[in-house]
Amino acid sequence: MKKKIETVKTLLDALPFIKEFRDEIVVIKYGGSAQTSAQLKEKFAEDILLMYLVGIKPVIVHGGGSKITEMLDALNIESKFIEGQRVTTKEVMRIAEMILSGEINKEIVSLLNSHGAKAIGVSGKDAHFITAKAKDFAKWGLTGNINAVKPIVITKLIADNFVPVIAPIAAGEEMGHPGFNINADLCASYVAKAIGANKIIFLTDTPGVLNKDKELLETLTRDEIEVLKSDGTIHGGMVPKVDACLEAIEGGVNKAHIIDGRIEHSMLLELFTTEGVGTQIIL
Ligand SMILES: Nc1ncnc2c1ncn2[C@@H]1O[C@H](COP(=O)(O)OP(=O)(O)O)[C@@H](O)[C@H]1O
Ligand SMILES: CC(=O)N[C@@H](CCC(=O)OP(=O)(O)O)C(=O)O
Repeated sequence: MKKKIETVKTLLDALPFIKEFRDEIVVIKYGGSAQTSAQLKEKFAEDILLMYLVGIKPVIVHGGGSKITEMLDALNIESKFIEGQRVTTKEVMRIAEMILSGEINKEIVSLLNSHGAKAIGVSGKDAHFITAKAKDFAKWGLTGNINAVKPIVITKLIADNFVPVIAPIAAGEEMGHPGFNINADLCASYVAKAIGANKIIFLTDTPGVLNKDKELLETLTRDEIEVLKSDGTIHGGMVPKVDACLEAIEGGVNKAHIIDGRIEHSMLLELFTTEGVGTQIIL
């Protein structure tokens, strides 16, 4: 009996958060670094399902940089990054699209569907809902900066109770263009802004943003981020992630969090407890 009361209490504790987020869109950036073990993937699916069943509208934008690099290594193609973003030759673009839109997108969709959500996988090429331009072709090749996101494709899926799963590939504007490889963090924030998300959560492989002594920074402002970037404390893949958080909150998303996707159910801890986890970015 005591255990049963505890269970009910846990549910009641979550009630104010369920009320707060019911019918709200929450964008989850599911980083390649958080898609490691089969067990973690299962927990991720359970978290999404729970959100979905209590009336939250989850939208997933996934990464998969580590899998692209693995495949390029196997093909003896060098992986090159500048400021945390991959240099995308035509050849790399083909592999990136195969891994992101083909392998990873479909794996996440199948996983969610087998748990009982109605997931649909798309990339920005579907209905050309995300278009991009070259970031700097001479430097990065087919790595794109997002030009526009047409929200209707995603909002229609949400309205029909689907869980959209988005691969970070954008369409080019000219006829026959091979498309653009988009950093998944930036893709998530542009999508979040366009569809009026309430919250964006980045699941990655660190407890959040860490300082020089590897301690967790629970909140960070734009000015603090600038300092940490300029002294190199924030580097590599964390650069586009903090930029994406700022982009999202400046674009009207209420909250942006970077949390540890290696901890089971970290998303639920963030959503349904007062303490929260990881780093929250504020203006
Ligand atoms: N200040 C920092 N705090 C935490 N992680 C950082 C920091 N600076 C750089 N990083 C790196 O950023 C990585 C997360 O980015 P990335 O590898 O692109 O992950 P994801 O696949 O989730 O997008 C961390 O594993 C860490 O190596
Ligand atoms: C332009 C650029 O860097 N694109 C990324 C897209 C995937 C990604 O961002 O994956 P993570 O979120 O797992 O890092 C890449 O090619 O690796």
